[in-house]
Amino acid sequence: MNAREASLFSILTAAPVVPVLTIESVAVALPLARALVAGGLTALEVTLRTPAGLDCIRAIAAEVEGCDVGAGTVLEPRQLEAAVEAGAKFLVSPGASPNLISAARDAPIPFLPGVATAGEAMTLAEQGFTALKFFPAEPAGGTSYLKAIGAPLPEIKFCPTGGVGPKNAADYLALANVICVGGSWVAPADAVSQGNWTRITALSREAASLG
Ligand SMILES: O=C[C@H](O)COP(=O)(O)O
Ligand SMILES: CC(=O)C(=O)O
Repeated sequence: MNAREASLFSILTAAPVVPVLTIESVAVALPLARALVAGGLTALEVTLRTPAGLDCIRAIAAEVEGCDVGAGTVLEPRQLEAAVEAGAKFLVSPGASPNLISAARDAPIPFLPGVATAGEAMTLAEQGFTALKFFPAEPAGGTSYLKAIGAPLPEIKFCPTGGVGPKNAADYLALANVICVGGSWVAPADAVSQGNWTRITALSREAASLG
């Protein structure tokens, strides 16, 4: 395993759950990140689905101790470069195009590419990416699919995301080829809009205890 992959494994195995955060306003980025870190979740994926996403990454990277902030929904090399410049510690995508893979191979930070099939996983493993996001986990086949992939491909590890929550996270985490799970459930939109950081820390603590 190369140093970049080793750093990705270290970021992703520090806690069992990676919060997936789609943040509308940079004003909530810092209290939200601090609430999650206080509960024990330390790898935070901030998606680039909102105009504020990049500034949220920049703010969290600069101000919040004890966490690794990553950029999610990285779809093209231009976004990858912007995320690195903003201070992201890792990159996440829902799938992997040849252009994105090529840019990620030259990037200074690690990349967690999305896959939904054994063939996609094998293609990325050939290129040195051995921790992959299984997305969208539940619609793509859930725990039974991931378990079946693990039989012929035991070296490839996954972070299932998409439809993962308190009811099924432990089932995913019990699989030998799962190193963590991702999900938005630890930062519900209503709690974020109300500034209910206490609730988010409680959800984070429950999620952190799944490990
Ligand atoms: O990257 C991920 C998803 O949007 C998170 O999915 P979720 O809301 O089902 O947890
Ligand atoms: C869904 C996903 O993988 C992402 O937003 O990065």
